[in-house]
Amino acid sequence: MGTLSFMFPNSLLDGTCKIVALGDGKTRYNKQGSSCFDPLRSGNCTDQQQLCGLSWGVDKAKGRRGGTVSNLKAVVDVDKRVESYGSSDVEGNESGSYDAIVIGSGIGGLVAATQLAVKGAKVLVLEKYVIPGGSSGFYERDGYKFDVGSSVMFGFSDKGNLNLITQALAAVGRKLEVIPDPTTVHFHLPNDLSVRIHREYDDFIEELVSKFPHEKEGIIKFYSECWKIFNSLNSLELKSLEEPIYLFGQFFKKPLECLTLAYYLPQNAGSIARKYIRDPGLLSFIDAECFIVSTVNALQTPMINASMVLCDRHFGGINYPIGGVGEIAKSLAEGLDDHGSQILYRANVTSIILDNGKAVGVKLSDGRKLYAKTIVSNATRWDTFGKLLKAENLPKEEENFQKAYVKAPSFLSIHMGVKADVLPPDTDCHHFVLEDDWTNLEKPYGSIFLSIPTVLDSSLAPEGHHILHIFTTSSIEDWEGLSKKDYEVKKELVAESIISRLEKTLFPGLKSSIHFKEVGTPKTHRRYLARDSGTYGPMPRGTPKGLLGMPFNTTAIDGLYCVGDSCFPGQGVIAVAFSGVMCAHRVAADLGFEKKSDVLDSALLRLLGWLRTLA
Ligand SMILES: NC(=O)c1ccc[n+]([C@@H]2O[C@H](COP(=O)([O-])OP(=O)(O)OC[C@H]3O[C@@H](n4cnc5c(N)ncnc54)[C@H](O)[C@@H]3O)[C@@H](O)[C@H]2O)c1
Ligand SMILES: CC(C)=CCC/C(C)=C/C=C/C(C)=C/C=C/C(C)=C/C=C/C=C(C)/C=C/C=C(C)/C=C/C=C(\C)CCC=C(C)C
Repeated sequence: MGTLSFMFPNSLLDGTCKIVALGDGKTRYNKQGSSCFDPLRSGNCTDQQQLCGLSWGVDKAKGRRGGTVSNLKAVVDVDKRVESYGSSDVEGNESGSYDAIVIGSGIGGLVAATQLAVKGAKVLVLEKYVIPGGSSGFYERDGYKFDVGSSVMFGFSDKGNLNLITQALAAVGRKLEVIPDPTTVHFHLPNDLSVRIHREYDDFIEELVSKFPHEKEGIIKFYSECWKIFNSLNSLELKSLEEPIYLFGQFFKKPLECLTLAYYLPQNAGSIARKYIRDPGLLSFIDAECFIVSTVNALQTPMINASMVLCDRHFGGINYPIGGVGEIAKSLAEGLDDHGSQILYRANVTSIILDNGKAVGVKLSDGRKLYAKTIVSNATRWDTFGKLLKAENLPKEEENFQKAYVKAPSFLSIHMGVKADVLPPDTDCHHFVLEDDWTNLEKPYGSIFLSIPTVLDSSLAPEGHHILHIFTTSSIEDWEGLSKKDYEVKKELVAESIISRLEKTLFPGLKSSIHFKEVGTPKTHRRYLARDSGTYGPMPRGTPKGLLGMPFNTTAIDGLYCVGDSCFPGQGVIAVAFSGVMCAHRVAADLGFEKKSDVLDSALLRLLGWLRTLA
């Protein structure tokens, strides 16, 4: 591998180096301040990407004030091809000395892994890509630092029990500086309905009532019912609902709150809204409120999930991490490492190894086999049971899940850098645009999401510029079977029409202000996030019974657990963080790191299985 001074000249450690040599002896150029881990560029891994792996090492080393030789060595290992790992690099290889292998380092996988690590478990996270975070990752280009996915962070405040992102970071000794967002979303809707979701609840209610004065009572009653649920949730210590000692303990300590949650578990927001509200325009507004977090209307959105997001934005508020959303995953990955566990990048799991029906290990695309006492999959359930396990052996529970839930569409996303003066003063950070027809809400390309994170953190773009992250729902079928040229032409055409719509509705002169633009399609999401069809997550086929049908973390395969957005409670960074907390608790109990009762376990798991069949 050479000596430290050969591979890491001081100029690299302080981030000023332009040329570096890697362990394979080849010299590559380090393009400072430019593209790093590039989830949205197609083609094979380039030298630039290889180098960017090294920039990550530099960041990491700087973050650790220089790091240690072994840290740096690990970073170089990460940057090599997977085949070059010696078996000594991966403790537990063939021997099963890991307590858990986690497939994927999305926020769901990272939270599960870090929570297990702090309980004393030895965890190995295997990530196909070159940085952690999955949909919550980042990439850099031409001086811009883009969030790959959503920039709206719930659960990231300093109060209550539902700030699960803050808690997950704190568990591994990390805290990120955040910038409070004064407006969660600015809605621009049909019939010139413009509504800002102010951080202060009373300001929001006052604005909504001013648009629908005849519905004042209904508005107050609907949102108050959301608060009843939120307050119940916020009073509980959140752990695995599949672990009976904890669950019964919560019922004993907070009976009223648990019964409230049990009552709302099978209900949806739309039917509760209809108890109080008649105005179709207002009901459509509540559909839009739900759609931005569930990709379905209010009638299909579980009431517990709706209450969580409709209240947390006022309780803890929406807070943006300085340096971008990618900082969350980076900090969790560092925290994991600090707690004696490990994360390997470019480690593509191709199958889960079963022994007598029990999950005991995984196979990587380079042929290596790694073993652990438990396997946790952060891949979607469609990928876990359709690709990592043989689809023909689909367990009954998964068959039921796939009957009740389909893959939500993916997104077309446009990451742009624009001249700052195109934005009017006081422009909000997040916008949702549906111009003139409510029936387009759920149609592909019908509504437009827009985030401008540089409104909060100007360091993410070169001086005098802003980032615009525009996205709209789109299905993979729309992008398949095209020649490379037709694919590129179509990307430009669709992007052009979306940008024109924003130019007309929000920012005159937008097109001529563009300094940088990159368009990603569902195929891009599929490729870089390893999500079947690039899906955003599960959505109910019909009208669900609230959250009742959502599977938790255990699966029909002994030793195999799922975590992430195809588990209870579903899509959303805060939601997958909760799924990570639940998963870690259940796995820890099964591994003996937490209390457990075999008799109660089998009774509760049977009961929950039966409840799901009612959904
Ligand atoms: N554009 C968007 O805004 C967008 C898109 C999709 C999802 N999301 C949101 O992101 C969150 C999803 O989080 P999550 O934790 O469930 O997962 P995730 O999809 O963010 O991360 C999963 C990780 O697992 C890795 N992976 C998958 N299969 C693998 C394999 N076989 N081997 C090795 N690594 C593998 C992926 O590379 C990825 O890093 C949800 O909030 C979802 O709603 C947002
Ligand atoms: C078990 C049984 C049977 C019973 C019992 C009872 C009880 C106790 C119960 C309990 C329950 C619980 C705890 C629950 C919990 C839940 C939770 C936490 C939930 C959560 C949720 C969340 C969510 C859903 C979220 C989401 C979010 C999202 C998705 C976001 C997104 C965003 C975006 C996209 C952005 C937008 C943007 C613009 C507009 C630009």
